[in-house]
Amino acid sequence: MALGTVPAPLPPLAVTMGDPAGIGPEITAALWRQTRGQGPVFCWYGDPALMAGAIPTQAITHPSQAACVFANALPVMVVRCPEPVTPGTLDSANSPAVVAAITQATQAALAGDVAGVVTAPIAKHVLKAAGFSFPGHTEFIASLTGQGGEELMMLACPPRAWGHTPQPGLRVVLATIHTSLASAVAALQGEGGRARIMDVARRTVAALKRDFGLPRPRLWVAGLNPHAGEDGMMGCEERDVISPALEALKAEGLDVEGPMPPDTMFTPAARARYDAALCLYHDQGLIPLKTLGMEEGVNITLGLDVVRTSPDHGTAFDIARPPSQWGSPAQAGQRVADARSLHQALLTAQAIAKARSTH
Ligand SMILES: NC(=O)C1=CN([C@@H]2O[C@H](COP(=O)(O)OP(=O)(O)OC[C@H]3O[C@@H](n4cnc5c(N)ncnc54)[C@H](O)[C@@H]3O)[C@@H](O)[C@H]2O)C=CC1
Ligand SMILES: NCC(=O)COP(=O)(O)O
Repeated sequence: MALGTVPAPLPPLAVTMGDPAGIGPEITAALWRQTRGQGPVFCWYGDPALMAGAIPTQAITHPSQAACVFANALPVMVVRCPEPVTPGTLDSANSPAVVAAITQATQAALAGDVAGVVTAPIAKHVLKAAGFSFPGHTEFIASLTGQGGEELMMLACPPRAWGHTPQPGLRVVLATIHTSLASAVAALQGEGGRARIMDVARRTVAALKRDFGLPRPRLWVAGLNPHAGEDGMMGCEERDVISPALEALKAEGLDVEGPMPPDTMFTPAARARYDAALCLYHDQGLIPLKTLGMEEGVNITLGLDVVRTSPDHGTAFDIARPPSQWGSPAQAGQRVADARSLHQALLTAQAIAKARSTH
């Protein structure tokens, strides 16, 4: 950006409906109540009938209309569900609308009409039953953008106090995503495994610079086996695949360390020493992340031209309830939907969009 130029204001963000029978509509209504005064402004791609009686909505025909509406009503880019929705009851008949909401929001992001896409949770098996062939948003949105294969899944939770002691947050990035443990291990063998780790590390470092303003990101790479293989005694991937990949990355000038024993690399003392943990399979990264901070965890798709975030949790069908009950205090022993993770996802999308707009 030239000196003295004022950055153009960002367009609104888009929030998608997610599974209409999950907690997505309830936490979106809570998000709007929380942000209507101070923003960030967003428009919702979904069915206004899902909000009936809970919050005011106003249909819009273009995201640019959202800002004028936002203080008084939730601006809605209308995507209707073909069948009535019962909270907590799974129904693949509404899957085409779920997919349409994601598609339209992503197209709006590609056109520059929204600054980023924040997705409410979908139930992958419900969409699959309706013929959806992607494992999740991450791969689907990558495909919509024409960047299939370039996507990276990162999850982040902020620093927090543990008792009176402040503790570092955590960012995890995954070398394999929605695949069985057996196929994740298979993908980490030999030359292919080495290339995968190097590619994910390079792209993570580039994304941490571009989206988070970290000038020299520090990456710790997890081992695959107990004790990071203990010199081949408990597995050979560390010696044969991960270490050679890390040596090559160091030679390129990247600040990478590992392979780290996975059972100790998430302690507070360890977390203070890196900016992101490169984990080799889904649960190696997501178990520590959700244990540490599921309430405020954010899922971020790195590596794409569009900004995309989501809460770190799923559809929570077990606690989904009708709009007439939203906002009522929890009864003894009742668990109710918590919108903090969605709020963090909105703020994170805004921060990334701002960072990208200043490049
Ligand atoms: N980004 C996405 O679209 C994601 C979708 N999912 C999908 O969600 C579905 C359900 O997955 P589960 O493994 O049951 O995970 P889940 O996150 O939906 O639920 C796990 C537990 O956490 C609770 N919970 C989740 N979010 C909560 C919130 N905001 N406030 C209060 N309690 C909350 C639920 O009530 C449940 O007891 C699956 O079909 C999965 O594919 C899961 C993760 C992310
Ligand atoms: N476990 C994370 C998850 O399932 C999120 O997937 P995605 O829909 O964001 O690709």
